[in-house]
Amino acid sequence: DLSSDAHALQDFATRVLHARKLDWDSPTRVCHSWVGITCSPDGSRVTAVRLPGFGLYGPIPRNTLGKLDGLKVLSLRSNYLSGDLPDDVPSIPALQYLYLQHNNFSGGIPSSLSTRLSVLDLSHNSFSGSIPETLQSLARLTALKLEGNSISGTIPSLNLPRLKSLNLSSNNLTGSIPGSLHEFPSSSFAGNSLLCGEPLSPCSMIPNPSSTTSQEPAKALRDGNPDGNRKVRTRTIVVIAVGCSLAIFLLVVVILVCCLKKGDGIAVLKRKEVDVGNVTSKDFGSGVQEPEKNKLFFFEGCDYNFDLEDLLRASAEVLGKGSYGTAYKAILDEGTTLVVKRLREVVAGRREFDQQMETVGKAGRHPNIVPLRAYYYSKDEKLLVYEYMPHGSLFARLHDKGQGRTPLDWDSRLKVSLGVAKGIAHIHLETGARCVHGDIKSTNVFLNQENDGCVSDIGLAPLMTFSAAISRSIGYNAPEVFETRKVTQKSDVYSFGVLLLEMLTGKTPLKYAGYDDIIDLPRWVRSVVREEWTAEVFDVELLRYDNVEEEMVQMLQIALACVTRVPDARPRIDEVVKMIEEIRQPDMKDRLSSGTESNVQTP
Ligand SMILES: Nc1ncnc2c1ncn2[C@@H]1O[C@H](COP(=O)(O)OP(=O)(O)OP(=O)(O)O)[C@@H](O)[C@H]1O
Repeated sequence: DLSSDAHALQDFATRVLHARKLDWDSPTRVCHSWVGITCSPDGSRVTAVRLPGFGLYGPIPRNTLGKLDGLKVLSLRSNYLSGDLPDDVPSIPALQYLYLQHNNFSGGIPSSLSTRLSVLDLSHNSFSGSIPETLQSLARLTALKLEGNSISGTIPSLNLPRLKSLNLSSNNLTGSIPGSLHEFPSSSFAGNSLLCGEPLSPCSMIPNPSSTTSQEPAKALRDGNPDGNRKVRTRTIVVIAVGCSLAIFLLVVVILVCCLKKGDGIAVLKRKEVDVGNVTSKDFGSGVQEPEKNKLFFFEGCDYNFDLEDLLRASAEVLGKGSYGTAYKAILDEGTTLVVKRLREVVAGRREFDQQMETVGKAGRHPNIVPLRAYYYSKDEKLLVYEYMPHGSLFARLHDKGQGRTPLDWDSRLKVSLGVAKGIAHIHLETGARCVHGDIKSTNVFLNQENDGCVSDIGLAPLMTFSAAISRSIGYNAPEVFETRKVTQKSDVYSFGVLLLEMLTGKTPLKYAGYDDIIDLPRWVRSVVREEWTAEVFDVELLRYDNVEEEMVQMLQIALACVTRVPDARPRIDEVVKMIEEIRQPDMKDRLSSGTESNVQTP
């Protein structure tokens, strides 16, 4: 009944992380106000669930959507759903339309399928195994779309009277196409190099059947992504990664022990502790009450003269709510302006937090990094104090279309890209601690006085719950992050690639009023570049500058290299810095350092 439908949906919403808010709160409102839900005319059952491009990620848990036994339409296309498709979903008895294209599902296609299915679209996933024979029992099937997977084996003989649309292209299917499917065009079967027979080339052209099987692994090896091979490789990578992490961990422990024995510790912060005793709290200080531990830690090189009390007394204005908590602009008595971030959802304990802050403090001294000045940790309150960046975030400069706004010109975008890349390179390579940023995105990049890009929010991801750390950044996250739940230097490079695409296209992978929902910017760019002329991807605001298209195309290539799906195929950030530096011809370099708008055409 309806209440069990509502319960099953709520169960799905709590167990599957999603970027866009669902607001599925009150079960009595399921047919009235729940996003993406349609009910039967008499309001007794949920009949359709449509959540395309909602940033859903991870597997669909069994016994959630599969329990909606009145469901006729399920559309979860263009999300980040992964893992096996639980067989209770495609076998929902009433199900007629199933749209799961453009996700990351893997494993086999379930063989128990609703006999009422009219459309089955599983295209552009990573399904493997063979096409189930049970498809033959789907007498009502009009469209079967399985293209762009890793499906292997032969095509079963399907005799489906209503089938009008068939696409099995770009898989690893082998053998001859059954006679019942000869009337479909060759495009339905293209991209399966070992498939033969009408409408493709006759089977006699393929050497001989026994060599077919022996060719497959060879071809697969050549292509670099065979099914089994991929599994073996993933396993190897996991083993190596676990081994390396263990080795690094042990090394760090040994170094720590050695340093502590020497008596000088490894403190890089020279933290100045200010004991503020019992302070009266207000604004961001409501949890700041514990005596003894009320210490604000300053990072080395911070010549401000303030303490926690000053912060609490300061006039504070809310700047905004981020995924980590609320940010306040605090103006101290002497006129210094700071940003205080009050962190929520910290899972790290005190020691871990202190250690991470040491690493961050060490990483944070660089012209392309927003300086973190101090931090505060108590059981109930965690505060970070940053320098205030008056020129705003890159996100605001690119996307806030308010009045009187001057678009960010190409020179500035190039300069910001280089600055951010240098900031990340510093974090990755010069801290000696294999530090990772973990949350590169345009809301975490600020412009400084020289219009250079500075990175903020370094190293917070490991301190937070996984969902807080990534839920607002879904469009920037590398695909592997959803599976491994770990950010790495390679995933930073991916996020940086998305940031470059954002600057080139003017589109945002974040949900933002007035913008189309393009959560997966790399996928969108790849599809436009493939199907249309490359210039179509560029931000119209950039098209009014002279002689920059060549540079933009070069930047596009760098961006696409960064967003390669296979982590190891992505360049290192120092290589990216070099590539960006090489974009600009030597005689134009001064333009890059001055960031002027000399090449602007009259609009
Ligand atoms: N150092 C800073 N100087 C000036 N404004 C800042 C600074 N840090 C953050 N802000 C602004 O404060 C607001 C909230 O920032 P915060 O970093 O908490 O969230 P966010 O960047 O919007 O999202 P997320 O937490 O997902 O990164 C944003 O408008 C941001 O531009």
